[in-house]
Amino acid sequence: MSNQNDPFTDAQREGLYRAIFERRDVRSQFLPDAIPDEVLARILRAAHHAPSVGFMQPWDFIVVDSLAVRGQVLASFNEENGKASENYTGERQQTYRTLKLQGILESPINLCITCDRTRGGPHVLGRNSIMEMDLFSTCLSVQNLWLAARAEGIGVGWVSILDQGILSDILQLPDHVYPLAYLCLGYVSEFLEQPELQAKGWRSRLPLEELVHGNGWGQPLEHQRLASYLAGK
Ligand SMILES: Cc1cc2c(cc1C)N(C[C@H](O)[C@H](O)[C@H](O)COP(=O)(O)O)c1[nH]c(=O)[nH]c(=O)c1N2
Repeated sequence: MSNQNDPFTDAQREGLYRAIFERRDVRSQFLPDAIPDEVLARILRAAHHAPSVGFMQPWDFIVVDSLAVRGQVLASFNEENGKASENYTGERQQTYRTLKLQGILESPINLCITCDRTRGGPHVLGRNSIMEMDLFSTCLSVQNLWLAARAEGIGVGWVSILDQGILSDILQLPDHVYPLAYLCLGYVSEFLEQPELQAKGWRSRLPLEELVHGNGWGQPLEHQRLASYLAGK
């Protein structure tokens, strides 16, 4: 009999790490197959079980399946993506323009996770000094959803190349509700082994050992064994 305080079994732990390491941002590999409601409910429940400041639970989930609504969101993406491509020149710009950065219509469902900045009233425990804590909490709900979806074989793609005001208007959000994450969800033909941006030569994963510091920014890590584990030795 397993006790709820026991560590996970090897298989359970492997499952969790598998979801973490094999989660991908998906844009190009969506299949049109519908996500069954019970599966969608499971991953939304996972999102709802994220930690949140003062148990604020500032999130709402807007399930967008209307092609007309998605078409409006895509129009905002196209507008913003055109502007974004002007940030680069030459070969880098050419590469940028070949990147597929959204799957708004190819995925069977889009989901906007919002953050209600007023939920819980003016004094939320833990949010008295740093007011962005509600936004950070909502990001954790996105990550819970992303990992649960991966375990269900469902890909998620985050589309942030959007005008927030236009997105809020399209989704009829009240002023106090912030459109934190616009996501595309669907079964996939494959989960890529590495981030698509890495596979396309845009940017690579940084070495972890260069990102772990000791007692202050840029200070060497005194834990030698930890340093060598981080370096994969
Ligand atoms: C807040 C935020 C916003 C975005 C993203 C992610 C996050 C966290 N990503 C996905 C991003 O490119 C991707 O996570 C990294 O390239 C790493 O790849 P994997 O997620 O590990 O596959 C993303 N991808 C994309 O194609 N269009 C986009 O607008 C965005 N926006």
